[in-house]
Amino acid sequence: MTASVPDSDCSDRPAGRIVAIRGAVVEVRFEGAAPLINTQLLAGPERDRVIEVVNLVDRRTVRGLLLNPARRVALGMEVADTGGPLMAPVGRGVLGRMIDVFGAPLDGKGPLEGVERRPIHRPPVPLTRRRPGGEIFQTGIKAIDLLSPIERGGKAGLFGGAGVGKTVLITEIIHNMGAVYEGLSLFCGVGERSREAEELYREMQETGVLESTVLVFGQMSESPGARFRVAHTALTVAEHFRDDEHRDVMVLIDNIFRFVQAGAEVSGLLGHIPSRVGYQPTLASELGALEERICNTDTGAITSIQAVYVPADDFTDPAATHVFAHLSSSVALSRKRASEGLYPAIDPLKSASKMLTPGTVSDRHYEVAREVRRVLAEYEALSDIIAMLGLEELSEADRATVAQARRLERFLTQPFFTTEQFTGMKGRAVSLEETLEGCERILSGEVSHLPESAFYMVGTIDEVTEGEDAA
Ligand SMILES: Nc1ncnc2c1ncn2[C@@H]1O[C@H](COP(=O)(O)OP(=O)(O)OP(=O)(O)O)[C@@H](O)[C@H]1O
Repeated sequence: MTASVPDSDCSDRPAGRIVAIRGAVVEVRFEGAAPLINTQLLAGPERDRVIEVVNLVDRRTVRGLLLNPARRVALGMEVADTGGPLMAPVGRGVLGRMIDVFGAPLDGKGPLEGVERRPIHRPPVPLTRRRPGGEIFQTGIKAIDLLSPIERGGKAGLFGGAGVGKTVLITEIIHNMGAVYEGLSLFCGVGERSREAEELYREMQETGVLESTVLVFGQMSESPGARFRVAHTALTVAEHFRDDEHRDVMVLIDNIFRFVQAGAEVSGLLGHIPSRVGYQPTLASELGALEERICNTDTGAITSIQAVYVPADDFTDPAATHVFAHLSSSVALSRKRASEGLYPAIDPLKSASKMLTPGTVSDRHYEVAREVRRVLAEYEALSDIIAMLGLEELSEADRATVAQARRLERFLTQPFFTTEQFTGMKGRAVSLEETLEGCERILSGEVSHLPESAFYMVGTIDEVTEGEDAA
């Protein structure tokens, strides 16, 4: 970590001393009254060890979490009270920059200029200032726009186990967003691989979207405390753009599960008794305090897309279900589809969106989505019979349903721009209009004579029929 601690004036506050150390948890005794919870303390002769107060032991002693444990602390070391919480840099100076949980630059481009600092802990916006959404944010990805449309100013989750394509999907959304989205975007990397952060930064630089983006990272190499707080830093930056500059902000979080996991680690370090499946007893309140800050107000909207790692592909895992409760749209990625090469591996029957109701989306969109779901659900119901008895044993009507479903399934795959290097296929972004048209033509049986393979990894339905014309 580079010089990461902002200057703070601690001179007039009572100093304390470290009296106990247990891993990243330290106890500090002060000469006067103890500081409040969430206060930032700075330890060491250079005041470069950052400690956040997490609870009070007695009137003079606090227990805190060391956020940069790579820097060692020792018993008796002097600790200064900054009198306030951790601060994040906000303002135009952070645009195009990559920062860490303390707001220190990670991109080697020198110190941030033209920024102010704001506390990372803020209460959510009161209900009276919130504005309901109701508009769709198009991603150019067929399966998402059709079956689980994302709400502008809402929260969407991309759920999936290890390696089913969450990061690829989120990067593709960032790529497609460049063409249509006029607001700012903020990418928050929590507890994922550092390599991914580097790749994303380079890609943003190449596609020219870096100038309107802020990247905030607390990757897996960081301490639990830093991973736990990095999302708060990111949201503070986003809130400034929404509230003070009246801009729309897109917040992408990869991966919100790592936030929950970091919270569990912190809870363990503090000696709290774990709750269900070993998670922290405070899971719901920690997640709620963060998610509730993401909302639309009268000044601007924060739309958020969050990747959610699902441990062992178990969608009933408490972390996944608690995140799910906050979302307006959820995209479930399935390992079965990924193993069949049906990318993006979106499960059409498990993905849902509260936007997909008549009145919010067009009647045409609603009808097509319902029909696609019906056909795919019937295919799923028939899959056991097919596995046991074979396709030939099905009735004529069922066979037609299977044929239609398999074509729909393939049509909902799509080559991505961000995977061009390793798939060798040119990426496609497809508008909702074109997706609806394609599905309608498949459902009407107009293209049933074409082989299933013609529908695989294409953009619009015209590409399927073009192949026929050329043949
Ligand atoms: N749309 C796609 N097209 C082609 N291949 C894909 C696609 N999506 C994912 N893959 C393949 O799956 C691999 C894993 O994808 P990704 O890293 O996005 O998974 P993840 O769900 O984020 O995994 P983790 O939880 O381990 O971070 C990719 O490296 C790629 O080989």
